[in-house]
Amino acid sequence: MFSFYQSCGKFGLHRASVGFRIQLKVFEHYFPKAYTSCIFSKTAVSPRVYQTSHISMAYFQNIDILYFVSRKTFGTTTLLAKKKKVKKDKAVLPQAEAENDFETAILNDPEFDNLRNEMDILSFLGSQSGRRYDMGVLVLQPWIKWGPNMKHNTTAQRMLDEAVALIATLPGIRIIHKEVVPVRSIDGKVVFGSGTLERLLSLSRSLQGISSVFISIEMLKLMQVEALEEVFGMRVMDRYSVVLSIFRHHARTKEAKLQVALAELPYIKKRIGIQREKERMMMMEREKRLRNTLNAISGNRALIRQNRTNSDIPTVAVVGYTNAGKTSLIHAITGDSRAEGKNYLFATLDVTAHGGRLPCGLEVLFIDTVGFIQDIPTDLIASFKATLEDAVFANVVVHIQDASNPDYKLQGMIVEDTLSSLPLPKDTPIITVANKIDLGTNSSDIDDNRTHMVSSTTGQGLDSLLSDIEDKVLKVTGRKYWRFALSTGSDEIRWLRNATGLVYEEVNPDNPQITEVVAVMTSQEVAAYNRRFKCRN
Ligand SMILES: Nc1nc2c(ncn2[C@@H]2O[C@H](COP(=O)(O)OP(=O)(O)OP(=O)(O)O)[C@@H](O)[C@H]2O)c(=O)[nH]1
Ligand SMILES: [Mg+2]
Repeated sequence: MFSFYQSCGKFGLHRASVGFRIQLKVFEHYFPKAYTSCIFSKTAVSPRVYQTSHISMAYFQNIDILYFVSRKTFGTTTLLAKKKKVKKDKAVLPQAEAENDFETAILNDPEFDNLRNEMDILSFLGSQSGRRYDMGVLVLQPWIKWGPNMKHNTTAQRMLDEAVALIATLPGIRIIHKEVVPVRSIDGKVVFGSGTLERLLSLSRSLQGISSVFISIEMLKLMQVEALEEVFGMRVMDRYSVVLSIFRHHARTKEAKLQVALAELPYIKKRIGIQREKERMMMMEREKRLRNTLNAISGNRALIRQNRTNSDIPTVAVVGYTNAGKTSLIHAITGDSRAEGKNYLFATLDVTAHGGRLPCGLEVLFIDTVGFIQDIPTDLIASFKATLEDAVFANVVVHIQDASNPDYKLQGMIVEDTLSSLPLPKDTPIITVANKIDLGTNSSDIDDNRTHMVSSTTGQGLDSLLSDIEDKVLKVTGRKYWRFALSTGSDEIRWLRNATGLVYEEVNPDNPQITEVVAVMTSQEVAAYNRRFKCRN
């Protein structure tokens, strides 16, 4: 099974697509059942960074063959060369057919599917059956009125708004009624007081079309679910099941699907209780297989990361609360059409790398990551932590926040908490960004002395952000500016152009034999330059 990805760099789409289609015909001839997909994208970065980011992407998206076209390298040779490169990567990244089958078998296990469907009302939403569902939902946001468990950095209304945004992300959901319900604690057998429960029950009966209740707390206990389902006479969901379902729905790559499969196990385990021994054994076995497979993938990711490190391209990870604008910021900076912001929560579930340039001309990879959210169980977050490893290994982290969100401060704290639980090296610079300032800001909470105020939509503030990213990248990677006066058209200039970030290159107007060049170089690059050219002079 092959997937093809074709990119055309700065080169025209038309010529690229003609060449690509010819190649596809050849492949279709030899591999008639091969799956082929054709994705075009243009970029303004060099083939080196472009190809590195696409090789990472190919791995994350299970693409087997990358096809690059550029002015210099167009043609079959490129294809073969790239095939070899991918093959070489495959040699160190064992992804045998059998292993693929094994992963597919875990993901499509009918016995487990039945159990999931029985336990999780929303499980069908992630299915590939293409059936359309229509589910009328009553959304209830419990709000603890006082005591140590009361929330201080948000309001009941904002919590309700987030609960609505969460469930509305799922297809086929109609919100019939929503409200905040004050409670003393969320630990009671039926969560709400008896009078309140009676009122909610008659409300659910009087409003037409309600077929399930979403109680927006982290996770209901089994006895609470049973008691509430009995009272309402319909299925009851919590935040865990809703977020799980969103993840299931948005997972595209095999890794993301396996992570969701792992994340749903504790949820189902808690729901089946302790009596069903056979099912519990089946889940233990499944968990073991999932963990082994994910560990193997995680090893492969480390190798990909190693490849990126070897090619010495600095990385900048963009992290933040879900919907803050991570993907949009990367799109605004790199122009990469693969990074497209979407107005729903957890749009991005896969880590992807996108090539871009800093103002000094240095090429960097921007890493898009999975968003964070409050009040979801650690089990769910834990299964996605591996995905955040790329952030852990980045040279610089950009923490982006939604400046227009009234919960700006709380969302920032949740991201900081999650970041602090990752093994991020202490000296990794973290740049804070307040995005969406075109929508107005919640200025009292934003410390604009240490925060970049930007809009990924209008481009406002991006220049200053990029120059800060540049300062930090140069500092942590030990790069410095170097000024040269070299013979015009010389090998030295060509080498510097290819191997480093060239900031400036201009023929001296008084002496056209000489070109002034400014390059950004690491000490290793300076040493390589000296080895290559110093002895000649
Ligand atoms: N007005 C405005 N909207 C923005 C801006 N940046 C992003 N958005 C919108 O906010 C929504 C979310 O953007 P994304 O880039 O998908 O956010 P994300 O952080 O990647 O979200 P997840 O991947 O779901 O965690 C989209 O509808 C964007 O168009 C901005 O600067 N201004
Ligand atoms: Mg995103």
